[in-house]
Amino acid sequence: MSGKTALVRRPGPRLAEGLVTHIERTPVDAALALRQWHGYVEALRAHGWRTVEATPADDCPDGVFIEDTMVVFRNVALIARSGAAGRRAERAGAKEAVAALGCSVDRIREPGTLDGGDVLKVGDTLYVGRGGRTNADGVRQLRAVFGPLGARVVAVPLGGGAKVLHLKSAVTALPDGTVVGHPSLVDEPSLFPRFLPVPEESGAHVVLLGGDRLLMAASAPRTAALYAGLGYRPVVVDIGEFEKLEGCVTCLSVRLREL
Ligand SMILES: NC(=O)NCCC[C@H](N)C(=O)O
Repeated sequence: MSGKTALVRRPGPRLAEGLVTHIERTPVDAALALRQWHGYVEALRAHGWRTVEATPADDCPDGVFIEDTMVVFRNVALIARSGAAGRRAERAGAKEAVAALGCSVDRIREPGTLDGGDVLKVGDTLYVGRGGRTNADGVRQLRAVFGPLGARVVAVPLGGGAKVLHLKSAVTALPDGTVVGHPSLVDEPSLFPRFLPVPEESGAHVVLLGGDRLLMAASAPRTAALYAGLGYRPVVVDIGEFEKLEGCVTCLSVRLREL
């Protein structure tokens, strides 16, 4: 298999019970969320991505946030072990799906914890957030699995987990490797070789669709304008129902580029 494949999982009937940690709970409209999910999947497809659906995990409210179940580097999928114990049941179907795509599978073992949303890949560098969901042992295991495959693992303290759920809630990266983030959520921008502050928190979340296309949330229009002014082409999707559960564009898929 080659090309761009994205693993996704449709939201289940218990979505509205998903975890919230740093924001206040507000009601989630499940029907609207499903429509928004289809819009997200369609945006991936329209830009050359094949989408593969993992088996629904209807008992898991946060199952749609499939990015958190694994980290893929080269052809190895490291199955995560969430710092939120209630999310661990999401792993089974995701693991089967990524194995069926031809990945070798390894896993984070106790006492390690790690969420896929804490790992930002920029070339061969894996930035890993050390915070509420990922502990030191999880970081060590990530390093031990991917170091020998050529990854450089850089740990990023997340302020004791006090402000952001995941590293990628705070920062992602543009196609040229520039790390983008809202200054209020990034304690140590100097950890990154190039850092660009953006005006909205959700503007920090981009999925690289290929070429100059950036998938991002409709909730960050000023940041979309900033990126457009830098020569990128934002592709905007409304994921408002998922944002109510601290989700963002990255966490709704696992992107596999190198199989
Ligand atoms: N990678 C991500 O940003 N995942 C979002 C997970 C949201 C979910 N409600 C959680 O708290 O785990």
